[in-house]
Amino acid sequence: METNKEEQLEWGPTVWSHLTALRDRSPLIQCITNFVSMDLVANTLLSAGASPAMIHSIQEFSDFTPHIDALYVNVGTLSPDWLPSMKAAALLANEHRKPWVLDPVAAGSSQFRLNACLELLLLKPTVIRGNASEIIALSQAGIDMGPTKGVDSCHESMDAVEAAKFLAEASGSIVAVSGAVDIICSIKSITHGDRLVFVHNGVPMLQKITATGCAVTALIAAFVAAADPLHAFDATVSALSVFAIAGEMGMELAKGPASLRMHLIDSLYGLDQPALLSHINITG
Ligand SMILES: Nc1ncnc2c1ncn2[C@@H]1O[C@H](COP(=O)(O)OP(=O)(O)OP(=O)(O)O)[C@@H](O)[C@H]1O
Ligand SMILES: Cc1ncsc1CCO
Ligand SMILES: [Mg+2]
Repeated sequence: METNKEEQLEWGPTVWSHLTALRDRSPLIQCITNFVSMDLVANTLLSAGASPAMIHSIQEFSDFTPHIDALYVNVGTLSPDWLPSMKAAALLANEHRKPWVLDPVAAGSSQFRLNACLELLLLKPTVIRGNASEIIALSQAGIDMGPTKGVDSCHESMDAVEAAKFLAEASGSIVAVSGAVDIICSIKSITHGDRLVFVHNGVPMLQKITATGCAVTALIAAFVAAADPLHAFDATVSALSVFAIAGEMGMELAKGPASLRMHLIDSLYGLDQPALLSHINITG
């Protein structure tokens, strides 16, 4: 897609300053995430400059959660005993004015999962990031369960623009949809106003590595943690763009999904300003 060079010039310094803030501040991110994703999430956060802690036992929250910089909640391998932990951590994060970010993995796959995601949405996540099928399922909750392919999307991200707008207005959260084009949206938000931004970076092979979506949501938590709360929208755009650019750079060296996973982490760790500015592709 054609992009206006002036838009890139505007976004380049913004994204770079968010990445620099993250590297300087090294925020502590509490992650309550699925078993499949734990390794990639922790390594993504470390390579970006954040400090991950996979702490999901409710008994530890009163000591630990007040000291975090952000909370990440992911329902990928949800079971009834984990849901109270997720809610308790979100409540504590809110009480201590820490941002928290929700990944509604496979939200439309079962009624239990959908209800759990809706209960978590009521606790006002700062950002919700899902693939198109997940965001559509949440926006249509109570109307139609719709088609589902489990954790993978069976919709294009651009099919979810209206769903993202609806969910952003209904929840008050920033809503991000990942895909060939990542969409970041806030509607009538007191803090962020009406915004709709498109990130065109990334490579299709990212879908062939499990939990890259989980990893980019964790990265959003880290970027938001390192930013001024008033800049959470730009921090979300920055996280999606940086992760997808690391994917593009990793792909130049990769032979397939396994080596892309390694080069993705290395590229995120080594991403410098010239490489960021030459790859960045954001509109809106
Ligand atoms: N067709 C595509 N072209 C380019 N980049 C893509 C494409 N599809 C996804 N991506 C990128 O891959 C990353 C993961 O997004 P994806 O939509 O696959 O998440 P997900 O379905 O939640 O994944 P998972 O459930 O495995 O964690 C994002 O950075 C996104 O921008
Ligand atoms: C494969 C898978 N199943 C539940 S969570 C997960 C990781 C990608 O979301
Ligand atoms: Mg996902």
